Order: sequence, then structure tokens, then C-alpha cells
Amino acid sequence: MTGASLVVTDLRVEFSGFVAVGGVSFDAHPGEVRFLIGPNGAGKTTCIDAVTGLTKATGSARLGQTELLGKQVHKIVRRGIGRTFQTASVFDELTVLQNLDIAAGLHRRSVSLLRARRGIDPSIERALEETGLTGELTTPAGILSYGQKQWLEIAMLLVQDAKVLLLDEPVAGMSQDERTATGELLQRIAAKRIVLVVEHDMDFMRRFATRVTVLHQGKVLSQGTVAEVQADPQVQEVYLGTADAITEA
Ligand SMILES: Nc1ncnc2c1ncn2[C@@H]1O[C@H](COP(=O)(O)OP(=O)(O)OP(=O)(O)O)[C@@H](O)[C@H]1O
Repeated sequence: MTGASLVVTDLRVEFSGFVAVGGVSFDAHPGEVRFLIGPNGAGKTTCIDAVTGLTKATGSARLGQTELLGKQVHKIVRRGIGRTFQTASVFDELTVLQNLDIAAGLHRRSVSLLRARRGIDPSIERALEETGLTGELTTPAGILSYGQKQWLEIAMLLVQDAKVLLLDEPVAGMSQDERTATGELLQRIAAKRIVLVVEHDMDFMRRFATRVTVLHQGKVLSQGTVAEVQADPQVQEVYLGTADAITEA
């Protein structure tokens, strides 16, 4: 395992006196597919919003030696922290390649962007291969399948050389095959990067998580391997009676 880890310590977020995240700590290392799960309103997205600078927070979120809290959103992006949202945010009317070119442009000057347009940038080629989108280069993003749109978003983060990928419900709305392909993609990506997945889909979590943090009402309820959190009576209690019961086969 190489590279810096993401270490979140005592993270707190309040909205007009309402404590959405009340002292959450967890870490994520390159080489693992880390999951953040919990019932609706548990504070999962707010944690990601805080780490990416979209929401004010106290505590600490460090990537290696660098404190992220308090930095502006674009500076956090430049540090290599990338995220996706619950709804894919690609340019529907542009092709897959055009979307990736725009993503790559974030880190390049206009001259090198012009040069890159004469051929496909190697970073884009690698991202296309990694996400299985090589055959869709000229396809308008708007007509991609739901799964392919999510993969395009991930490819855009890879092109930007994100070292940390924070993915908010990446498999919501996907077919079973797309879920499996996405899980395998995340495992490949995680070999060299930090991948943190916020997810409701328990089956997906069980298949692909290396470690899990369970949030409930803004606090950490349980942390550990899939087997450890599944065996935790507190976790079972929170999920008991829901369609997503954590111990379901
Ligand atoms: N901007 C905001 N202003 C006020 N309250 C907010 C805001 N954003 C989130 N909240 C509240 O904070 C709590 C945590 O929300 P959050 O979206 O982080 O939960 P979540 O675990 O991601 O839930 P879900 O799985 O439903 O997306 C919820 O009670 C939510 O209503």
C-alpha cells in the first residue's frame, strides 16, 4: 500500500443549530474500497460535502499532512479530491471525449489543451480503458446508459488524476450487471487511489467493501469489516425491519 491516507477526525456539521454530523471519525487508505453506510439522514452526504469544502465543518479532514477543512472548494479539487453526486453531472449534449477533454482541461493551460485536441490525450485513453468506455468515444453522453454515465463521471475524475474519489450512491438505478461492473471498476481504481463510497445498496456493500463505517443520526455506530459490522447488534437494530436489512443474504 502506498500514498497518503484520508483521515477524518471529530468532524462536526451544524445547520442552524441542528447537528447533522456530530463528531465523526474514520479513515480511508489507498488500496481499499471504503464504504460509508447508514439510514436516510444519517449524515453520509454531509460528511462528503464537508471534506470537499461544500459545507462548513469543524474537526479535521487530512489527506496526508494536508488539512482540507477550511480550504476553498477549488483548492481541495487541486489537492486531488474528486467527487460524484447522487445524480450524474455530465454534459448530455457533448460526446464522451468532449466531456473528458473538459475534465482534463482543468489542469492544463490553453496551449496544451490545443495540442491535446490533435489526438487523444494519454490520460484520457487510460481513463477510457479503465472505465470500459473506449468504444463510446463519439457517443453523446445523453444517450449513454445510466451506468455508463456514472462511469463517465468516474473517468472524468481519473483524467483529473484524483487521488481520492468520493462517490455518492454510484450504483443507484443501475442494473445488476452494471452494479457488478461498477464494483469491479472500483476495486481496480482503488489499487492506486482512495475510494470512499456512500451507499444504500447493502448487497453491493457486502460484495465490494473492504471496510465499512456505519453512521446513524450523525454519529459512528460501528466500524470494521463487512463481517464485523454485520455481526454488530447495534447495526442490526438500526437496520431491523427495513428492506435493506444488513444481514440479508
Ligand atoms: N443544507 C442543509 N440544511 C439543513 N439541514 C440539512 C442540510 N443538508 C442536510 N441536512 C440534514 O442533515 C441530515 C443529514 O443529511 P445527509 O444528506 O447528510 O444524510 P444522508 O445520510 O446522506 O441521507 P440520504 O441517505 O438520505 O442521502 C438530515 O437530517 C438532513 O435533513
